[in-house]
Amino acid sequence: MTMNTQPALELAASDGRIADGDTNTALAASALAVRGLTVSYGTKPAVFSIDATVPKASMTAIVGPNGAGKSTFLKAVLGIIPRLSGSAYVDGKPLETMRQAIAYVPQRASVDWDFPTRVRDVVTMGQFRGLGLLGFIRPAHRKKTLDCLERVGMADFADRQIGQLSGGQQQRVFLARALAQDAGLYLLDEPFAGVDAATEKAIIDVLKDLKAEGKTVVCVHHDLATVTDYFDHVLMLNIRKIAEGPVATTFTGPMLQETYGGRLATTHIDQLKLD
Ligand SMILES: Nc1ncnc2c1ncn2[C@@H]1O[C@H](COP(=O)(O)OP(=O)(O)OP(=O)(O)O)[C@@H](O)[C@H]1O
Repeated sequence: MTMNTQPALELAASDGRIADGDTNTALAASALAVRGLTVSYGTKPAVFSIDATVPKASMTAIVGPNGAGKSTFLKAVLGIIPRLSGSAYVDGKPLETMRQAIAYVPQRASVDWDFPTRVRDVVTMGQFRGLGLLGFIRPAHRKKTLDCLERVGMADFADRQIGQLSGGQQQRVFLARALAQDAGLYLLDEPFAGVDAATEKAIIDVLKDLKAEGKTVVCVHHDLATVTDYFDHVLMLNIRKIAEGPVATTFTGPMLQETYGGRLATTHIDQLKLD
């Protein structure tokens, strides 16, 4: 486990350069490395000076209370929102040069589901990275789309309009779209939010398969009860990084209390049955 040793918020944010001792070899050993990430929507930082290192072929949970900056962290890592400072590396290379290696599943609530498009088109676009090349779809693309939908149990819905899906079905389709991208690194923002137990099981099975294939999975995750079962690595955030490391040694009662500002009931932590 690494404890946060960042300075207080008042101090200047790191400029995101590779830290001392942070060799190219060390960066290349990780699937995702974030250095000195600070984001501000106004004068107050939403995430401050975060260093994080996601091991290859890991399942990493990002946990923290509402408003801790978890979604902001993911979006700023991807460059969807501007960083005040900081850098991100994928397999040791600047993230900006590695976009083909990343699949991102945004929060379901942030997507316009009224957009008139079919399930199969959403997934097929994953293969073209939104380049609008639907005219060039070949049988191999169609087959891959159906394979990905099959993997998430949604093949029967291929011709449905996306606006006619339930929340859990929408989440599965977005996961199928990510699968179609053939990425090495999957970043998912609350993939289990508002889904039923069957969909949750379907999604976690696919994510565990990805890990078994050597892919890396990072999820913003709210359900503390499933962290030890689903994930092997954890990043605990509350604007600043509180801790990161293997779940077994990092996801502890004291670290949870620090992450949640002492607002978790002791009984709640006891129920997690942590070592
Ligand atoms: N577009 C925005 N403009 C201004 N403030 C924002 C914006 N998006 C998020 N914030 C603020 O930044 C902070 C972090 O938000 P963020 O959504 O990243 O948190 P989160 O940890 O993902 O929260 P939750 O668990 O509720 O989804 C919050 O205080 C939020 O109100």
